[in-house]
Amino acid sequence: MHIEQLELTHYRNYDKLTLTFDNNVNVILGENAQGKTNVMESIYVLAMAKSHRTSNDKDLIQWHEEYAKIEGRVMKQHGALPLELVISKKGKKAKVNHLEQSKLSRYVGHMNVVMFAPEDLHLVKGSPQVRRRFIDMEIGQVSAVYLHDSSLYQKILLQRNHYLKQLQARKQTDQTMLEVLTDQFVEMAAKIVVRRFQYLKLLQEWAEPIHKGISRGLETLEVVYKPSVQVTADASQQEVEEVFREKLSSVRQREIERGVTLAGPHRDDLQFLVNGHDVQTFGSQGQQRTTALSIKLAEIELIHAEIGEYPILLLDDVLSELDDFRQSHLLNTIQGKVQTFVTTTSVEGIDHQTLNEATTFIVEDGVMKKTGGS
Ligand SMILES: Nc1ncnc2c1ncn2[C@@H]1O[C@H](COP(=O)(O)OP(=O)(O)OP(=O)(O)O)[C@@H](O)[C@H]1O
Repeated sequence: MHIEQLELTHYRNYDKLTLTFDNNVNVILGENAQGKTNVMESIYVLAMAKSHRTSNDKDLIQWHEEYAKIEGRVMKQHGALPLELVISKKGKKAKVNHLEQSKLSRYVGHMNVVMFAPEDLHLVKGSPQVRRRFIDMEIGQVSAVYLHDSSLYQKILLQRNHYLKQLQARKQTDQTMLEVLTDQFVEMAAKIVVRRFQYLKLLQEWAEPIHKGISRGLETLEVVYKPSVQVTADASQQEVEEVFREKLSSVRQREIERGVTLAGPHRDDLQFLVNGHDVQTFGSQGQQRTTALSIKLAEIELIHAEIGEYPILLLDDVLSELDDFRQSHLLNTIQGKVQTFVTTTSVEGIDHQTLNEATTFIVEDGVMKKTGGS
């Protein structure tokens, strides 16, 4: 798939912007703080209905304005698909093919993107929260059911924590309600764990040969899912539910004392092993970069395998962070099959035929113009 046209209204530092893009590679050039990342972010938000760099939607609205609008025309195998997202202080409204969607989980998934930015190195180096967010966003792109389940899980988790706090403060003494909430919690938690196992197994299958290629056959990458309870990758939904039930009953007293839920997908983590060693602790900078790159390239293939089309790739300020070999590997892999957006302050040091043939845009203080290419 590719995005043919993008229109922004009151989005960050863009008052009004209309752009048409190349199906292959688009390079966005500009000095610092001119609006390169803002354009990439708007494409990401159009796909995911969420920003990759802020959880506060209001940040996306141009200062002193009431709303921000992103419109895009996405070309897919079966034809053109207009998408529209309006962000206001009251919330978000999303349209697919001019029809308003009652839930955002019905909207996400019509356009698929993979973003690779310097902060993606945090996927390996950062906190478990970063990795959980990554898993949720990626599965959510290909599964509306997962998006729905995980938002329901968050709601039940909040309710359960709220009730535990009331028990802790002795505002409540009856534990029947806690039983009811625990039953609902266990069912959703198990659904999420089973789906995460399935997804991460596939991710591992794609990432392993890619990593081997980038490391010139020297390294083996393993993606290991670390759920908060002891379950095996092939456990059924019922088995996982059983394990959660036992775990929560064994920690119930502690949960009441602390006023929080002590097990569940909100406490999961992911581990990346290179040649059997945790790359977060033992990996060199280079190995951490290769791991992040392999995971991103695997995501592209995984989305293609799941939905039958390649996603759009957003490379925000990241090419210059990679050495020549990794740059070439990345650009050779995507060449001709993945619509790609690249932002950079300078094309110096990025010498690849793909970029020489790209359409180039220059951005200066919220004004963006096409300068070259098709
Ligand atoms: N809500 C907003 N309204 C208006 N301007 C905003 C808003 N949010 C951010 N900006 C402006 O957008 C600019 C930053 O743009 P962006 O993050 O796209 O920079 P960039 O070109 O990617 O720079 P760098 O190369 O440093 O990453 C800043 O000048 C900032 O003040």
